[in-house]
Amino acid sequence: MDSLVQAIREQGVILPGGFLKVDGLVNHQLLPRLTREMGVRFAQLFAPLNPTKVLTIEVSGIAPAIAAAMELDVPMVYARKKKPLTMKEPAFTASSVSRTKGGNVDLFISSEFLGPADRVVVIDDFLASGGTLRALTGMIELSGATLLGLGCVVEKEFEKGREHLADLNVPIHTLANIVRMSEHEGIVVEAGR
Ligand SMILES: O=P(O)(O)OC[C@H]1O[C@H](OP(=O)(O)OP(=O)(O)O)[C@H](O)[C@@H]1O
Ligand SMILES: O=c1[nH]c(=O)c2nc[nH]c2[nH]1
Repeated sequence: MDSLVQAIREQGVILPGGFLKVDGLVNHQLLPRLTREMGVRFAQLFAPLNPTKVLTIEVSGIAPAIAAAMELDVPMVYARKKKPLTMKEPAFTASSVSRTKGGNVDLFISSEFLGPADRVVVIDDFLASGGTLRALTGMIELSGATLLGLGCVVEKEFEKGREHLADLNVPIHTLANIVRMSEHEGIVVEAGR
């Protein structure tokens, strides 16, 4: 997605520990036109699989996921990181690591909104190690729903998440790919794959 690649070149900041800050477009401030374009692109990629639901995780996955769900005209569900008292039992749970805040987080999805009839596309903001997507796909498996594919806004190729998730045998689409980044070279970013 050329507009996203351009925005990352203009606004991306390299942080210690291999982190890319794109708070001005993905993780804090959201740009409506760019976000809508993400949704359109994901919908083009995943509509042929006939999904019935988009799944994501709070918080930064919600914007691209709802943009995609609006284009696909299906509901969007997000895994919650704290179980609210309104959530009906049984809930599907998994554990994952928060990359930007540190520490383990428990994830919860109500069985009210994910079940065997669902054909699910998972959308998130970052594909890094793939740990978060692994936790989400584990919950899809618990629910009996069918996993159709995975989509992320930004892939950090050098963290090898795509390779770690290859055993799932589903298409993985990303909109921008960070090939590498360093103080010396800056952010080497290309269109997603
Ligand atoms: O592929 P991985 O190594 O799992 O990294 C990707 C995950 O890390 C971030 O989550 P985080 O909880 O840090 O941030 P958020 O609260 O902004 O969604 C990001 O939103 C992805 O969900
Ligand atoms: O804002 C972020 N920048 C990153 O580099 C990253 N990796 C995983 N999750 C991330 N979130």
